[in-house]
Amino acid sequence: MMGGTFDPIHHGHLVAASEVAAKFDLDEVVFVPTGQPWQKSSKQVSKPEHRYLMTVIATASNPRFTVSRVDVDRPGPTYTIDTLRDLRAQRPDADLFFITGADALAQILSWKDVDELWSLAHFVGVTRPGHELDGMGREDVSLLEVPAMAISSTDCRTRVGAGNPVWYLVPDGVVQYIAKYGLYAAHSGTAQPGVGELAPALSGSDDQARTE
Ligand SMILES: Nc1ncnc2c1ncn2[C@@H]1O[C@H](COP(=O)(O)OP(=O)(O)OP(=O)(O)O)[C@@H](O)[C@H]1O
Ligand SMILES: O=C(O)c1ccc[n+]([C@@H]2O[C@H](COP(=O)([O-])O)[C@@H](O)[C@H]2O)c1
Repeated sequence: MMGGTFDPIHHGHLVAASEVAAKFDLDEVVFVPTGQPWQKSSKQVSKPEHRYLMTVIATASNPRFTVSRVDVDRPGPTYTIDTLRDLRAQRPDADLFFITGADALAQILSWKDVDELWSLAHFVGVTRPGHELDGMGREDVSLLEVPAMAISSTDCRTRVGAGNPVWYLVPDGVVQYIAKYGLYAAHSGTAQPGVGELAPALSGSDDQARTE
């Protein structure tokens, strides 16, 4: 599985997942968008439903990629310990692999109940430009070099806000979804429709929700 805020999902996420799936011969990669990413609570994060749908659009064409709602549907802050327990309950016979970029792996010791995390999945850390990949010397953490994709969701949001293109950084359907709902526009936070609110009236809901 690969967890992320996916605000928006971009080709760095997709390449990382594809590379790990090939290297470890995985049957399925489950993308799990966060509900409330508590370590990003100081930032504006788009509504979970938008992030979930962009993840569905981005992964739809790959028969081995699926998207789970477990974190989006669980109330409260998103903790990976809960994600892994939920996925294990749904797939009791599966070997779980948790795919993470070098930056997220470097933060893992600050995650909730980290000591229990290791028994629930095998962790795979992938390279990411600008970040040191460190497996902390653990046998249950594998490290994998993947093609360097100097893309971040932050940069995608900044580009959209400045009117610059994100074509080829994110899948085409995600470019179109961002435009359709006016995500990340400079005026974001006002007059943007939520999912299902585009027609018949532009009802002016708040599309950017704080995570706390
Ligand atoms: N370009 C990339 N290459 C490899 N891994 C990546 C890349 N971008 C993100 N990841 C990994 O994908 C997971 C989810 O990342 P996330 O959704 O926070 O994207 P992000 O681009 O880091 O977002 P933001 O810029 O908003 O912090 C994390 O494990 C992260 O390390
Ligand atoms: O469990 C935690 O305490 C925890 C803290 C921060 C991040 N995570 C997970 O790390 C993954 C990447 O998160 P993020 O915030 O970098 O998009 C995602 O699955 C998060 O739920 C988990």
